[in-house]
Amino acid sequence: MAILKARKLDYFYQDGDKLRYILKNTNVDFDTGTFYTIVGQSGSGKTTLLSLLGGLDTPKKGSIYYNNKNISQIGFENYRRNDISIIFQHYNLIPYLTGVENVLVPMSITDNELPEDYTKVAYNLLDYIGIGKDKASRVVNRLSGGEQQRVAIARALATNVDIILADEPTGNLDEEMEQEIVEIFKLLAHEHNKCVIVVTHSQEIAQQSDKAFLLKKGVLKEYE
Ligand SMILES: Nc1ncnc2c1ncn2[C@@H]1O[C@H](COP(=O)(O)OP(=O)(O)OP(=O)(O)O)[C@@H](O)[C@H]1O
Repeated sequence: MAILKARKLDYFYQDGDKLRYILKNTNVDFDTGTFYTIVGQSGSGKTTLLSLLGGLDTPKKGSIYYNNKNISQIGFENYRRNDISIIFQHYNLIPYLTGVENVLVPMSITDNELPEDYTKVAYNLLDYIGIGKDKASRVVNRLSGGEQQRVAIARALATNVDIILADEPTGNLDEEMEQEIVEIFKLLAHEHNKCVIVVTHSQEIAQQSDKAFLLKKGVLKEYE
């Protein structure tokens, strides 16, 4: 059973007196244990699609289902707090907090059951993603871009969700760092059974995913 499904999704923006369709009657399924990418030209609507899947925006028509439940019934806020995590190109960390404090933020607001020793779990997650205690205890704007993105990945894992969405997560990183982050996504999908969905411009990343989709003129297709 797909953990995340979109059915008959339509989305458009008003462009003068015309409607500009970003998605037309889109149906797509996402499973756990799989690393997906979504590619497409700039402006094709990749971020818009990810925003819909992440409950940050609502479709004009159609529905998104998490575990067969319409996310509007779950409630968008509940869905965002408990069921998914999002990783952004610009990390979106709280700059004056340390790495570990950033990871603790979603843990403090989720309804999901977490182990009692939050702080230890947060340090362990960071360590697993390659941020040792010393860097984890540093204010994040004193970390490199790659390190900040690792903190953002650890933060995404903190609430133990099944679905990780990422919007151009390596857009600010050099090639070597990009590959390291891609290896983490593979590990999360293949060893930790996460559903990882990454929007990217990069053909190299798309080639490494288990399934790539191309978004073009409102149509989402499997990308060969
Ligand atoms: N709030 C908005 N109002 C009107 N048009 C919008 C709005 N947000 C985005 N758009 C337009 O919708 C189209 C799709 O935008 P989106 O950001 O989803 O594309 P994208 O594929 O992620 O692009 P990029 O690869 O450049 O980030 C673009 O033409 C954009 O200008």
